Amino acid sequence: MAANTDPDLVVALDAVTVTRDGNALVRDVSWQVELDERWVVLGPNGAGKTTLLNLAAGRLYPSTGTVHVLAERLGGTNIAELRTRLGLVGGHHVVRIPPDETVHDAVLTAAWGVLGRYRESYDAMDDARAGELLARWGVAGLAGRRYGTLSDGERKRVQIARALMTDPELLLFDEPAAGLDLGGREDLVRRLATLAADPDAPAIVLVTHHVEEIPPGFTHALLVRDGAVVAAGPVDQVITGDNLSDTFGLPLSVNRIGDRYTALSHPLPS
Ligand SMILES: Nc1ncnc2c1ncn2[C@@H]1O[C@H](COP(=O)(O)OP(=O)(O)OP(=O)(O)O)[C@@H](O)[C@H]1O
Repeated sequence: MAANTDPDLVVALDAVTVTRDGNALVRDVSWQVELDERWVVLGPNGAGKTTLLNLAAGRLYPSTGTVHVLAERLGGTNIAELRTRLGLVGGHHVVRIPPDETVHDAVLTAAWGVLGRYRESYDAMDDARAGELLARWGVAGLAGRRYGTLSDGERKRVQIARALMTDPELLLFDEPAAGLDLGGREDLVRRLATLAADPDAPAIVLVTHHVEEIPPGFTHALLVRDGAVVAAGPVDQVITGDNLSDTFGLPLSVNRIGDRYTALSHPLPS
């Protein structure tokens, strides 16, 4: 099948519907992610966010419409090969890193796409890259620890380092801050902001429920509700009280504090 000819389009959904048991998980969604863009996908529970991420990851095929990922059309390409070009972090995509694996090996083994060190051989460059990524994500001091002994926040950062090990062309995050305490969330948001600002970083799509988790430097937002797009476009135009109220189905006001957002519901009428 024909490849998408625009090399700048990392993800392209055209009139995509996904149905299961007669229900539409996403309905008539058209959405494009370009090479240098960092997208946040926001919406309430069950809105279809993970379904969109699974389409972008080539883990799910549309029932109708077309999906191109990295200029390859889903259904007409070798999915195994495509997946080697993507990085996935969090949610249901969490790679099951063995608890007795060292943190260093948990990142290193991504070079072979395996979990758990066996007989693969790694060269010094792989070792150096794993060490450099652990340092960049603030967990170099944990390199010798067993993965199973890490806190949730530390695990998340190791997972991100692992996802980056193969130099992916598209990085997908499903609720990366879920379960983190306030300090862990803030640390992660700041590190994601640093990643977003890196011109060599891949295109990024991050799914979240909370505007507080939008890292500074993220360029675009997609709001979804009941499987349909409520709004899509530049973050500062899309993250508004009206749009969020429509998305979450309750009256919300949005505040921007510096380069961060917060959202609160209006007081209930007495
Ligand atoms: N295999 C399936 N069969 C039937 N319904 C499904 C299936 N997978 C997901 N759904 C439903 O599709 C809807 C969208 O699911 P999805 O996981 O994409 O939502 P989400 O926005 O990621 O939700 P959450 O924020 O709770 O993770 C939900 O109502 C879910 O119950």
